[in-house]
Amino acid sequence: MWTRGLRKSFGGVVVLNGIDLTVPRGTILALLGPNGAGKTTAVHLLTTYLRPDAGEIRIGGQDPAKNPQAVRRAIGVTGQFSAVDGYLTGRENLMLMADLHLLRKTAGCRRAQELLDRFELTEAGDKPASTYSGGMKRKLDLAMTLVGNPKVIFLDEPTTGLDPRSRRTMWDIIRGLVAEGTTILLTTQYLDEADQLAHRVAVLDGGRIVAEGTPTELKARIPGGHIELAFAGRAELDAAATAFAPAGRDDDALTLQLAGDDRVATLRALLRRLDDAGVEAESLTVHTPDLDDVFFALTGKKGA
Ligand SMILES: Nc1ncnc2c1ncn2[C@@H]1O[C@H](COP(=O)(O)OP(=O)(O)OP(=O)(O)O)[C@@H](O)[C@H]1O
Repeated sequence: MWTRGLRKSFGGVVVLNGIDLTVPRGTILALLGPNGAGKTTAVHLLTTYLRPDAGEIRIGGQDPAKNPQAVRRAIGVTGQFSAVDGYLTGRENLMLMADLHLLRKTAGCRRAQELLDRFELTEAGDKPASTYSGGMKRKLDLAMTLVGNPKVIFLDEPTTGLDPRSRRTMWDIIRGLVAEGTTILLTTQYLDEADQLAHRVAVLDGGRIVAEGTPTELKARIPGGHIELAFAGRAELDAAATAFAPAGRDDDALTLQLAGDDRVATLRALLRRLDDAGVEAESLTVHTPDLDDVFFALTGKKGA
């Protein structure tokens, strides 16, 4: 799936000002951005819900401008507003989707059961969805998206409002889909979610992609990494502080903080200097910047 030069304005206000995205088959791209950056608008353009003012889109080789039906058949969308009908049971919701996808009755029943099992909703399957917890509703929503075996899935903030355990279950399910070759575009405000799931991350701000790369690449662009050495006693700390001056020291924790990153060459040089100074360190910890630091550095805004 890819886009080139995607543009969209609403009433003269430019929301997307030339967006290029590429999501190779069987990978996850996380689209990150502060509130109002245009993430949902981008998803609406890709899912044929809105038409772009300019630019090109291909999804599974299809052009939504020329063949919206083919694109709709190939994709699944789970939005912030769930498609789950609370009056129906989980199984009935899934059967309804099977009908929409024109599956025969027996095939529809089988698919519904498979999905209930896979999402650990077997026991709740015959209870009304209105009795489900938030996490169960999200799982059912994603299960409904999968009825049609979509090759490309759009997940718009899939874990917003979920407790940590439900988030982890959702992450496992998403990883499983990718392992089966599904292509996923994920929008999220949770930077740790992008870090956990995404092969690549694109940061949207001011109508443009301001950074794009693997989580590791993005983190490497931000200064602020440091290495912390811990010592058994005051004498060792003093000796190391002299050898590495200037360095930040914490006399209570018996630690020394040095500028540095996680490259092997950096660590090797550091250990050699310790050896040369004849100082023994208890432990060494490398602190790399996280996506929060990246997000802040790029957009000037704090992540969620
Ligand atoms: N149909 C519309 N008509 C007018 N303005 C719109 C429309 N849809 C979106 N916008 C505006 O476009 C901007 C981007 O909105 P969008 O929902 O795409 O952002 P977002 O990044 O998904 O934000 P959030 O994280 O808050 O969901 C906002 O300023 C919004 O008010």
